Formats: sequence, structure tokens, C-alpha cells
Amino acid sequence: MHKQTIKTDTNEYDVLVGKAIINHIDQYLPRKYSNILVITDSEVHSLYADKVVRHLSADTKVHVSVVPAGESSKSIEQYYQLLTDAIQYQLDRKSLIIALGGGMIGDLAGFVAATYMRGIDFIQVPTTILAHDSSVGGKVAINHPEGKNLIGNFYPPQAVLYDIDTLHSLPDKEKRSGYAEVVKHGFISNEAYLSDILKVDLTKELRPKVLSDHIQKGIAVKASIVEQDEKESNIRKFLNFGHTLGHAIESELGYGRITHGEAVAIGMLFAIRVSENKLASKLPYNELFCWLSNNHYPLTLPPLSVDDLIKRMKKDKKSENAKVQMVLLKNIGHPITVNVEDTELTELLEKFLRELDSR
Ligand SMILES: NC(=O)c1ccc[n+]([C@@H]2O[C@H](COP(=O)([O-])OP(=O)(O)OC[C@H]3O[C@@H](n4cnc5c(N)ncnc54)[C@H](O)[C@@H]3O)[C@@H](O)[C@H]2O)c1
Ligand SMILES: O=C(O)C(=O)C[C@@H](O)[C@H](O)[C@H](O)COP(=O)(O)O
Ligand SMILES: [Zn+2]
Repeated sequence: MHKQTIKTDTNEYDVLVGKAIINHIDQYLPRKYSNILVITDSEVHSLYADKVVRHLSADTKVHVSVVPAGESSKSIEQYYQLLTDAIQYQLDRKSLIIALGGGMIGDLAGFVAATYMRGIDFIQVPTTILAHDSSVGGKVAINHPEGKNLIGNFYPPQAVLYDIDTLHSLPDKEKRSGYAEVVKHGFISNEAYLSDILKVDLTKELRPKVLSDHIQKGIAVKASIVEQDEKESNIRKFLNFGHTLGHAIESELGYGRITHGEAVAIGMLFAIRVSENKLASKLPYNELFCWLSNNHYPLTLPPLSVDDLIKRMKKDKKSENAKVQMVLLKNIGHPITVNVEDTELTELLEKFLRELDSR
């Protein structure tokens, strides 16, 4: 079991990463709760919800709310239904919400916890590789058809209980999606970590030791940034590397048509091209492209209008005064934020999309 404590100006919580954590979930709860609502999705429900409920204390009332699996559930409709469930189950200010699932559930259940009765305790029980990122740092949100995570808050969990045994059941597509955020943590932190990540072959069974090492290092990168800038006034923006275009693609295609990680992978390729162009950076574009391609990431997109993508990029939370702001790399481990003018962005994005089509 590996424990990392996240300490910000206002909060402190533990992230536990290890095997069989769910079997002992009751002992890891920060305190006793008499009423618990487990929020999960339909896939994770059939795999792990019974196990979680079985291992919670018998003298606790436990309710389970299930939303359909997939990004389209990170919606105002599901959010409202979950609040209704919380009211019907008579959750009070001393109750607990458990977010059991990937990043979609973590963000959605976290936002329910953040807003129900002005905020009640919640813990994250992540079940995807991607959730090594989403469960840490306290960003909770739902999507708006106009843009990703436009409705949300910073609301840290009381604990993150990451049982890596759950990762064995992940489909290959979700392994790929999760690894995109691992790669992101590599690019924004250090070359040795990145080159180690790019040795992984996702088409083969992942070695548990390698996986947990990559996850723990990713959490450490995120933790160190969040501890310095919890509310994203400055360096937390670096965690958005690949997301300015990635989020635009997700919302433009319609939520769930491409996974978050697949979109971020394409977004990172674009951010590298822009870094080369604007900062004369020397970055391993081809190495990343080949690794993504060898691991079967989708690297072509249906036809998309550049103008529409740029309109979406302007709705990004980093954008100020209608200027698109991107996270670029001076080199590996040295991210910076840069405003990109519309004309330049249009030119670079057109060229990038043509390049993707032609490879
Ligand atoms: N809050 C943050 O800091 C943050 C960071 C990164 C991403 N996110 C958000 O996270 C979401 C993406 O998260 P995700 O990729 O985990 O998606 P997800 O939660 O939708 O899970 C992906 C799929 O895997 C299934 N699944 C989950 N765990 C499983 C398991 N153990 N075995 C088999 N199937 C399983 C789910 O049912 C779903 O179909 C996006 O909404 C993204 O915006 C948030
Ligand atoms: O934690 C952060 O900060 C991140 O940017 C992590 C991202 O991987 C994540 O997708 C996050 O939800 C994006 O946040 P947003 O503020 O751009 O919606
Ligand atoms: Zn992300």
C-alpha cells in the first residue's frame, strides 16, 4: 500500500493506492457515517458495487444510485436525479457520498457532494487508470453541451481509496484513455518518467508493478502542482496540457464519441506542433505519434470545422478576453501558458488536421 497525503492551504487528505483496498474500505473511511450513498455507473455497478457495499459496516445505511455508463451521464439531468436520490434517502450533513468509478463518476458524484446541502463529505474510489488524475485535486464538474466541465467547483474529497485490483477488468480502450493522462504527466514533469512510459506496450497485459509505478508517479506530479496552486491561478494550468484542443474535440463531436484520453492524446500532438512553431521547442512529436499509433489510439478525426473548434477552444476555462490560451512546452518538464492569436491558431490547426489525415 502506498500513501500520499495531499496538503493544500485549506485541505489535507490521503490518497491510498494498493491492492484489495475495497475489502477493507470501512477501515479507511475518515470517520463513522450512519448514512452513505454510493454513486456509480452501470458497468462498475455490475462489477464492484456489491463488493463495496458488503465491506461497509453493517450498522450503516447504504444506498446505491446508478447512472448509465459513459460521458453523456456527466449531465445536468443525471446531476439533478442524484440530488433527488440524496433527498429521498434522507442524506444529511453528516452523511457520506462514495464515488465508485472512473473520472465521469468522480466528477459527477463529487459535484453532487459539493452542492447537496452546500456540501457534504465524499470519498473517491477510482476504478480506471485515468482516474489516477481525476480523483486527485478536487476538480468536480458536469458538462454543458457548449463545453466540458463548465459547471463545477473545487471540492476535494476526504480520501482517495484507489484499489488497483479493479483495473484488471478495464477494456483496452479505457487502458489507452487512462494512459494518455499518464503520458501528459510525463511531458509536464520529466524526461526519464516520460521515456519510461513510452516503453509500455498497451496491446499486451500490463505488468502490475509497472502500472502502479506509473500511476503513483502521475499522482505525485499532480499532487505537487495542486499543493502549490489548488484553485488554478497559475501552475495548475499545466495539468491542462493537451486539453485545449482535446476538450474542444470532445464537445464538438458530442460527449462519448471519443474518450477523454483519446481526445487529450490528439490535443497533446497539437500542443507539441504549436510549441515547435511558437517556441522553437525540440520535442519528440514522432516518438509520441508512433507510440500512440502502435498502441491503437484513434489518430484520425471525422471532418471538423476549424472555426467551430476554435469557438469551442475559446470557451475553455483558461481563455481570457476571448483569447485562446494553450499550455505549451519549452521542453519536456518545462510547460508554459501562451496566448495564441486567432489567425495563427487557424493556420496551425488547419495544417495539423491535414497532417493527421495524411499519416
Ligand atoms: N477532475 C479531474 O481532475 C479530471 C481529470 C481527468 C479527467 N477528468 C474527467 O474524467 C472523465 C473520464 O474518466 P474515465 O476515463 O475514467 O471515464 P469513465 O468514468 O466514463 O470510465 C470509462 C469507462 O470504463 C468503465 N469502467 C470504469 N471502471 C471500470 C473497471 N474497473 N472495469 C471495467 N470497466 C470500467 C466505465 O463504466 C466507462 O464505461 C471525463 O469526464 C474527464 O473530463 C476529470
Ligand atoms: O486537475 C486539473 O487541473 C486538470 O486540468 C486535469 C485534467 O486532466 C482534467 O481533464 C480536468 O478536468 C480539466 O479541467 P478543466 O478545468 O480544463 O475543465
Ligand atoms: Zn484530463
